Amino acid sequence: MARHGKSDSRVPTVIVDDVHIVYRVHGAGSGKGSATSALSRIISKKRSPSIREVHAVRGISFTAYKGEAVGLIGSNGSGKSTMLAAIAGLLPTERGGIYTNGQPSLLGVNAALMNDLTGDRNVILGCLAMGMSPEEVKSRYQEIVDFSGINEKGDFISLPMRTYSSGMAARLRFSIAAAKTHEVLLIDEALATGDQKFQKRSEARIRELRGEAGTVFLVSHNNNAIRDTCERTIWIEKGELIMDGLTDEVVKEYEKANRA
Ligand SMILES: Nc1ncnc2c1ncn2[C@@H]1O[C@H](COP(=O)(O)OP(=O)(O)OP(=O)(O)O)[C@@H](O)[C@H]1O
Repeated sequence: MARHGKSDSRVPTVIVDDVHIVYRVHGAGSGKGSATSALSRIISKKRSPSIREVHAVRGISFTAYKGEAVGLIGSNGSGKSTMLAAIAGLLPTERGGIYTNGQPSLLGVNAALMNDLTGDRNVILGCLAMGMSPEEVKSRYQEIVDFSGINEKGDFISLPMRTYSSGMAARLRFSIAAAKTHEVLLIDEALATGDQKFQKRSEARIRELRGEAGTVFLVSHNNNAIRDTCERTIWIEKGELIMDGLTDEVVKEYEKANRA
């Protein structure tokens, strides 16, 4: 790939090529999306009353490279989380293609940890699920718990996760995911929920993860976190790409548009 007329030795990790993503919402608008109405439709063999389409991503294209941290910004409902989920392979594209070099891991607010299990069980299960060996989990365990800071105010790691505040749960999720080097790490608002000290720690870890080879995507409404972590930023509105460039320039334009 060439930029400024020079040959480009960077290694592409994610190629998003004219991607469109459409959600289909069943039973929308009629107020009959309940389980009982679905059951009665099955019995009476009637079709679903209506399917509404939400065209969440409309023709977005970009390429991300090894060693890059890319911020995704835009107002509520602009399509950022949808874009991340699609890169992670969790949503099909309606049109266009997404090509990734390596397995992307999505670390979102809904990342699957088990609420009824204790924090320490979740650390172990999460690490095993990411492909670590039991020995590796054992050797990384304390580091993960310390990074999360969950035990700073007492022995919380031995309590079920449902007793955690949303910030504590997000910190643990981030700490588990960040324990492994990911080829493509997708982070959805993970930093927003932690306190300032944790935010600084996770920003430093994101920089390390980038250095360790991978590409990091960060969705956030916290422009300072984006500034501190990503040198490149993509701004999306209404499912369309508005700007893709150096973070300082893109965030400046975004803030200007928001003030207006
Ligand atoms: N599961 C879903 N079913 C139907 N529509 C959805 C679903 N998830 C998101 N949408 C719609 O897709 C559009 C983009 O949503 P998305 O969550 O990607 O936005 P976002 O930029 O991440 O927003 P926020 O900043 O509020 O998190 C919105 O119009 C939203 O209503």
